[in-house]
Amino acid sequence: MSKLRVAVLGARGRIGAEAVRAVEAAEDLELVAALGRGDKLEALADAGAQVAVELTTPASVMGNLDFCVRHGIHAVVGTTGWTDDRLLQLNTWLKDSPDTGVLIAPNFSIGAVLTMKFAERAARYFESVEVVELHHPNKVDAPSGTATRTAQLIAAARVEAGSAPQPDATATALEGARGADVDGVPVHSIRLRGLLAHQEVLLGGEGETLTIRHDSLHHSSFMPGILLGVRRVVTTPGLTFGLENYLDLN
Ligand SMILES: NC(=O)C1=CN([C@@H]2O[C@H](COP(=O)(O)OP(=O)(O)OC[C@H]3O[C@@H](n4cnc5c(N)ncnc54)[C@H](OP(=O)(O)O)[C@@H]3O)[C@@H](O)[C@H]2O)C=CC1
Ligand SMILES: O=C(O)C1=N[C@H](C(=O)O)C[C@H](O)C1
Repeated sequence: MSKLRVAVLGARGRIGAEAVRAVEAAEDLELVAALGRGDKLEALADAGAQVAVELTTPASVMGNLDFCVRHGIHAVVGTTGWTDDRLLQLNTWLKDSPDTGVLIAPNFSIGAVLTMKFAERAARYFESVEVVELHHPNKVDAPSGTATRTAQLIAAARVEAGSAPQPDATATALEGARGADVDGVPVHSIRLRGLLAHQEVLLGGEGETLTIRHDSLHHSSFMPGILLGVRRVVTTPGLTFGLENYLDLN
C-alpha cells in the first residue's frame, strides 16, 4: 500500500519539530515537505502533499489554509486563534473544494480532550466553574485555544441545562483580576518558565468542589492525536472541529 504523503508547516517550531519526527517514524506516512516561515507554499503542491499538518501561528494559519484548500490538500490544524469569523471564512473556502477535509484540534492530547468532555458533562451540576490554564512563557496567545474551547463547551452545557448565572459578588476589581470572560466562564492564564501545557477546571457547589486537571509534560503527548488526524482527515471531507469527533468516546 502506498504511503500517505504528509507535509508539516511550522516544521522548525516546538510542536512542528516533534511532528516532523513523528511523521518520519510512522511506517504508513511519508514526510514530503517540512516548511518554516519564508518557505514557499508551492513546495506543498510540488511535493504532491496529500495532508498538511499546520502548526504555525494565529497570524499565519489562514493564509496557509487558503492555499491548502484551494489545492485540495487536506489539513490537520493545531494552531490556535480560532474565531467565528475565521471558521466562517474557512467553511466558505471548503464549499469550493468539497472533497477536502480540515481537522482543527484545539488540543491533540487524549487527556486534554477528555478534560474538555468531563468538564462539559460536569458543568450543569455545579453553581460555579472557572478555568485555569498554565503554559510556557513563549506562548503568544491567551487564553489558550484549549481553555477557550473548554469554556465554550461548559457555557453551552449550562445554557442547555438552564443553569443560573454563576454567583460572584465582586464589586471592584483590578482589570484582569477575574480573568477573561469566555461566554460567562472566567478563564485565567498563567505563563511560567518550566511549564508546558496544563489546565484545571474548578467546579464548586454547596460544600464541595471538583477539580479536573490535565498536564502535558512533553510535546510527545500531542503526537498520537496528530497522527490519528492525518490518517482520518483524508476520508473526512469538510470542517471537523475537535479531535473528539475522530474518537469513540461514548
Ligand atoms: N492543538 C494542539 O494540541 C497544540 C497546539 N499548539 C499550537 O501550535 C502553534 C505553534 O506552537 P509552538 O510550536 O509552540 O510555536 P513556535 O513558535 O515554537 O512554532 C511556530 C513555528 O511556525 C513558524 N511559522 C510562522 N509562520 C509560518 C508560516 N507562514 N509558514 C511556516 N512556518 C511558519 C515559526 O517560525 P518563526 O519562529 O520564524 O516565526 C515557528 O517556527 C500555536 O498556535 C500553539 O498554540 C501547540 C501545541 C499543541
Ligand atoms: O501553545 C501551546 O503550547 C499549546 N497550545 C494549544 C492551546 O493553546 O490550547 C494546545 C496546548 O495547550 C499547547
